[in-house]
Amino acid sequence: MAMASAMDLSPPTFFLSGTSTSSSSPSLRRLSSISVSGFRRHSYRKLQILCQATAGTEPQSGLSVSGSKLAARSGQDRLLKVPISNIRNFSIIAHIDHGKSTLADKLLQVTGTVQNRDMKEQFLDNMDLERERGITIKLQAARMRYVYEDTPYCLNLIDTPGHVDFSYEVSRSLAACEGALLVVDASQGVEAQTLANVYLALENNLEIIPVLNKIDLPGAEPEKVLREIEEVIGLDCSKAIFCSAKEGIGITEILDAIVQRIPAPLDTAKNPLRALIFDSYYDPYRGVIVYFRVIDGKVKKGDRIFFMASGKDYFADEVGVLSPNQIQVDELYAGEVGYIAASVRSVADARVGDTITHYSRKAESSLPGYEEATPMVFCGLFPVDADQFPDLRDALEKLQLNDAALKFEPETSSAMGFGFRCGFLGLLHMEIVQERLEREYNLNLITTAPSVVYRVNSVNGDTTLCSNPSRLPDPGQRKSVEEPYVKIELLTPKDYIGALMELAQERRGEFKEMKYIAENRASILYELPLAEMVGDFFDQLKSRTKGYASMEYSVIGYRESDLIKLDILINAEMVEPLSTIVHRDKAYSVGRALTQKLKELIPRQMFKVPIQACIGSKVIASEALSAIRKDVLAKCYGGDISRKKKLLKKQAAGKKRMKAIGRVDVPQEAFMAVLKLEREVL
Ligand SMILES: Nc1nc2c(ncn2[C@@H]2O[C@H](COP(=O)(O)OP(=O)(O)OP(=O)(O)O)[C@@H](O)[C@H]2O)c(=O)[nH]1
Repeated sequence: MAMASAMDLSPPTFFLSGTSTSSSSPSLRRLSSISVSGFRRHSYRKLQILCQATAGTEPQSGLSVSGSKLAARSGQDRLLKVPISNIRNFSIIAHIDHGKSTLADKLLQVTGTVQNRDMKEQFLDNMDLERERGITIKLQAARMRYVYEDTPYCLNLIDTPGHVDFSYEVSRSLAACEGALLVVDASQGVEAQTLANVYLALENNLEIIPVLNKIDLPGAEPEKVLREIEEVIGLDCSKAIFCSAKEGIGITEILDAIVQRIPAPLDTAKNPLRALIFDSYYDPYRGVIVYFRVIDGKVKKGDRIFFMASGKDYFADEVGVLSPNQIQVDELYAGEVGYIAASVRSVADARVGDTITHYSRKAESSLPGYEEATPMVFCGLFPVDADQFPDLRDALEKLQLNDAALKFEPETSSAMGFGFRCGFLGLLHMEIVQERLEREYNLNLITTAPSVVYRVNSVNGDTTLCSNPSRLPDPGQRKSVEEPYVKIELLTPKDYIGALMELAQERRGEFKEMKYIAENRASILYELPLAEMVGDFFDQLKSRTKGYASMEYSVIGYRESDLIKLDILINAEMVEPLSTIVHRDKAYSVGRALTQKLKELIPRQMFKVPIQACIGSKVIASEALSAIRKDVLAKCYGGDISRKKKLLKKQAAGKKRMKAIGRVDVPQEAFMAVLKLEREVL
């Protein structure tokens, strides 16, 4: 298992990457590899940020710009160099839907980085795109010019991925900044993701500017939320900014605060080059485009650069800034943010978190924090139409060019035919890939239930990783099985504490801690198996709390559990894609649910078909499809009883033979329905 051996037990890293439209596209929009399906729709960054910077745009009307002047906006102006003391690198951190994208839009508008009119047009465009193709478009970084007290400043907004599942990418984006705007919805208060992101920002020693958004809403209670932030996070909120990103209130105060409060980068341009990659994507024309922040030294076009983690070297064909579309420059210095195109063939060679240095004058050490991508969730992907197998392979190869974390290897199954076993960083990543394969590559796929990576300790002392339930070694060969555990933090109004605890207990959760973080809200900590979360945990969380609870999780390591393989036999034949690894305590209920569901879904045959759930050779649940009885007596009007008996006997003998050689065709829909059920009951 080449794929499995590549995994280790380090915490998962979550990767979100993008594809690009053609580099020659005037608007140069980045299509991120994000699907917008199911419950996670809201978690994606909706775009509104537009990458069309136009020269000579007019100042915005209707936006208050008190005390500051708008920056001039010609292309040249945007490139104008400012001393390092006038550079500010910052991110926006927020819980989903608290208004991060809306605020970013407004900052771009007010600084004149994006023209008002373009914004609208693009916005509509993008909404269409979203609707049609299920993708969102995101901006990775934008350089804004802002004039504060008659001095021009260069403000670099570095985007963080919208979903905190991609916490590694969030942490690398934050590592490229000196400060962050902490946006909290004044009508909602602190949520799980707010906390997770703030902790990441504090780990990176960022200056945090609290911003209370949506003060225009009637239900907004900024003062109360302010106290909540102080109590829960322990952040000084005396200089918090009240804002409405939607109405354009408080935007210039935010820009002023960025200049006043976020420190300028250190001037280390004389040191050997060290640049931190915080994003990369594959462009079919120019190879991988790497987004980075120069931490030390400088880099210019034509330099021979070296990626310290992947050990690959390339020549920088193009160096530039993001304004927010790509504009070539000659050189980038310490403190600046930009991109490099160096004909890199796959994002695996220029991964997020890697350090770029010069080939001839290498830095002594790379920047801290690099992590390899470790797939945590696996599933089988099979084309419904067997002819689509080569197309599926091509599509996966193409996606992999842009997504170093996606792993796949061929898999064959008697029931499903040829397909691939694919590894993903998390559930969101899995959904994104599935959705893209179906939408962008027109593939019709069957997905087997997601499985986590188990660690199997054999009796002979070996330890192997197993991501495919049907390949779990026999009980006789294994000493123990370990599964990944996560630490999960749930934030909820106190009315739903009971419901959430019940949910966590059902999912084999171990209660760790509960504390009240505000008068009506509690934080509950649990540790539970990742396998219990890959089902419908998030949906359950939302439905049991009417959408009020939020959650956050991180993988904490492997623990031994009493796990067994549950097989499904239809007409005494094992159906591999339906095999699962379950906890012994749950095996009976899962087995019963699966067999009952299969009974409903499989069409009756001419013979009786037993459907069994087994642990090894022991049947733990069983159902039977009764045979369709053809009325062989139909033609005997009245008549002799012995003639009828003879006909029935003949029929019985025929059925027996049929059963012995008969193969049950399980319809695709049955598979899909069962796999869905499997996710729910597991
Ligand atoms: N009333 C009001 N609504 C706002 C304000 N800011 C954002 N919104 C709305 O809140 C919703 C979420 O805003 P987004 O900017 O998409 O939030 P986000 O944090 O980027 O969310 P994700 O992209 O899902 O991570 C949108 O419907 C916005 O129109 C505001 O100041 N006032």
